[in-house]
Amino acid sequence: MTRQQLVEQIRNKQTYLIVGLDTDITKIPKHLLTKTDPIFEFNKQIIDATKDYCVGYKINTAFYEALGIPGWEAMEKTAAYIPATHFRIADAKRGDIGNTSSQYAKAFFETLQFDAITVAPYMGADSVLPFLEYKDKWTIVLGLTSNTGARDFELQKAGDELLYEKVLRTAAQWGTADQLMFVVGATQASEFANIRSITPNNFYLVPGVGAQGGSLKEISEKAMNKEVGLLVNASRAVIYASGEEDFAVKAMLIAKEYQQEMAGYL
Ligand SMILES: O=c1ccn([C@@H]2O[C@H](COP(=O)(O)O)[C@@H](O)[C@H]2O)c(=O)[nH]1
Repeated sequence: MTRQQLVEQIRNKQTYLIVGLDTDITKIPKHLLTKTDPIFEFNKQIIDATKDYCVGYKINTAFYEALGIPGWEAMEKTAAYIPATHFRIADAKRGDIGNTSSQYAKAFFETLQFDAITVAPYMGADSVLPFLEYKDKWTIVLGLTSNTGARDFELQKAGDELLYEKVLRTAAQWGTADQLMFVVGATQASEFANIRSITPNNFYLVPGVGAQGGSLKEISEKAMNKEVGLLVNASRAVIYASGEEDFAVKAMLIAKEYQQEMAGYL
């Protein structure tokens, strides 16, 4: 999906919500456990219920990899089930020496046909560039993450700037704003304006609203740019809105609430 198509989707649907499919077999409603593939059945019903209120889905691969082959199959089926109109993100946080990164890129962009993948910048340019060779795909580099551990490295001084500032400034040179996004945690409100000043044109994937307590209002007011520039993810708050048979309806209602709030910021 191109930047123009993504912006059009956001404007038409008045939402920049990404629903996170962090599907945990121990948390899905019990009645689904009799199905052949409970994880896929859950995801399918969540996608059907929420697709009008979001512009994409983020599959956190950890939840699927943890289950071995059945988990990987559920991930493949889920990725294929997401409508082509929606942005498909693999939250896999990959990155390794160049030839290994090339295999990760092939796995997620070609075999699984995701539109985007999250990538850790720690190993530097040669670990990220193989993803950026796919000009029609998106590489989402971890910028300033939502967790408290962001203080351990990302918010430490690196010369005359903070490490995350150096990551943004440097990684932004590796690709264009048509193929490179950054992860910016919704819990890092004090840094939003600074982050936008360093990377004025890039889209951000923003996790941390909902269960982690980040503010949709703050990120929207401080970091939105002319082309919106924001994809805000909510996982647990949407998909586990109910643990009962009404889980899909409850997920739809929460997604709709986010959409309506987002429409007010657009
Ligand atoms: O900085 C980061 C980077 C990634 N994540 C991921 O986003 C979702 C958030 O889930 P919620 O249930 O909405 O809190 C999850 O997949 C994380 O691994 C993040 O939270 N922060």
